[in-house]
Amino acid sequence: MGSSAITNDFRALVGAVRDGSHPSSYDEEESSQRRRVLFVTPESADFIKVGGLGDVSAALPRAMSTDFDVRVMIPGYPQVVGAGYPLIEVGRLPALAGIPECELARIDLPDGLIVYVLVCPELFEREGSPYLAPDGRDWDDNHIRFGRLSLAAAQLAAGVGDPAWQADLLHLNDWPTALAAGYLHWWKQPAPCVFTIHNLAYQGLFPLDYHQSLGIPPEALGTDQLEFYGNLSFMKAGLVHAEQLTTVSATYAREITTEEFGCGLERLLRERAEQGRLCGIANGIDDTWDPQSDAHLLRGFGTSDWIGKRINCEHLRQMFGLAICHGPLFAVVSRLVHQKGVDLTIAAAESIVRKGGQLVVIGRGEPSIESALRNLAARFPGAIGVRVGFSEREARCIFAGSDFLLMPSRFEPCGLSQMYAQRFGSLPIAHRTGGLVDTIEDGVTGFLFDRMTVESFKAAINRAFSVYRTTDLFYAMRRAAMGIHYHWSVSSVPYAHLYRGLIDRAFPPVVRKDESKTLVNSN
Ligand SMILES: Nc1ncnc2c1ncn2[C@@H]1O[C@H](COP(=O)(O)OP(=O)(O)O[C@H]2O[C@H](CO)[C@@H](O)[C@H](O)[C@H]2O)[C@@H](O)[C@H]1O
Repeated sequence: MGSSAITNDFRALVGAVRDGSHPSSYDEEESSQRRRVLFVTPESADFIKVGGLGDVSAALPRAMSTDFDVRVMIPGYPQVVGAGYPLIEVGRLPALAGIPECELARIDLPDGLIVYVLVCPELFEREGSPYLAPDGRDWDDNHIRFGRLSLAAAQLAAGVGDPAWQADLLHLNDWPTALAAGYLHWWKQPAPCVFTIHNLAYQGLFPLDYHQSLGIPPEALGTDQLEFYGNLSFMKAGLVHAEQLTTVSATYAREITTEEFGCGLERLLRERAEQGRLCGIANGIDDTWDPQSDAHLLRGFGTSDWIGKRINCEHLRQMFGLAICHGPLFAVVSRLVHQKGVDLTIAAAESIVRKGGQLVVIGRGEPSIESALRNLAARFPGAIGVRVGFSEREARCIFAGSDFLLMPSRFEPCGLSQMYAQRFGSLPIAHRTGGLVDTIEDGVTGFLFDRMTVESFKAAINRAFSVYRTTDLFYAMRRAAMGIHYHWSVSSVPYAHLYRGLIDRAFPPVVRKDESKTLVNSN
């Protein structure tokens, strides 16, 4: 397929096309309007959260909305269409190749955030998680499902779908949204993309010949574009074609340019970094993470209110059937996947118990890790409690009730759990990697260990035991951790800078005649 064929495809796709023009070649009236940003995500804590991306997708668009007209786009999973909010019909999004047509609706959330919903029951209204079938395996048609999401985002930036709103910039998140950057590039559309890598390890790899069903032109399949060792990589569409790449901490931004953390994409990422097109912006946490006012807790508490903290601790012990104990309470709140190093926690658990500590775990993920944890709880009844599942309330009670959070991640792009734990007075014990390095000050707001070995991890746990016994130091560390504010108002500043720069470059503001005269005269 040559480039004119691509353009023809696009014409067929969008009907009356603007030939790459965009209303954001702002005239003087429009330049006073806020720039329009579409935040595209496969999950959001407003409806359904699998991990940290869900939190970011609920918080970051809100943080940006003071300066930009930010809207969110998400697939119409049962938890979205059935959330109890009215679904307002917006328009239809045309099909492309094997990607079916779908309906575009919107939900106006009570606080004013507008969410575009892809209503496509055949793709999204199923039991299971956004990414996995109930048997824990990837959905067979994930390429079409997230091709549909990516295509919808690109269509909205190309003026298709909502006659009243066209995105000036797409903010794409992880591989399920990455193909949008490709579509805009192949259709020669001017709207720029920011592509945020929340986790480079998940890349969206599919057989190369799936490109036909996704409407990807064959010339886009070279190794310098979407091919990755004989597969079609969604992730690469974002890495190659987005105008700006970001990831969620400064340390991880550096790490992914190395062989150890680059997942085979380090060369490409190095190139993009050298072009100034890759940077790290740390995540924040939202205001609901406040131990004084969190309604999930048995009792709110603040810095130095150690009785309040202890009440939450006793409550947590009861919740998990643990014995009364004066030793420290360790905790894990995690997706149960290789990345999170739960195998190290399992290996260290016996020594925690032998030293007089206890452990509570909440997590869900790989069946082998789930069953290893169940076995652990069965071996140490009254000292180790495990919940296999996902519960926001229980997670918050764990952060509030525990003394230490275990986070021996093999890699960690940013990590939110350690920030939540710190805020709730639980000191993280974490591997010195990625965002954990940027958010934990060793011996001050938590503990870091250097090597990904049980010995190195146990040495950090032993340091935690001795700090626990030195009450003044322990409380001082707790206070220091609780005092840190990872606010979105801080992280939103560099994002705003990026958004503005990219939009202004793509759609230069038109200078009014009288303004330009004033400029000339004042010189
Ligand atoms: N069983 C359970 N029940 C209740 N809550 C649970 C839970 N298991 C996990 N959670 C919650 O899910 C979130 C996990 O977020 P993280 O950022 O720590 O890791 P995750 O790997 O999912 O995110 C990826 O994306 C984020 C966002 O950019 C990066 O911070 C991170 O490094 C990257 O790996 C936290 O809010 C945690 O409390």
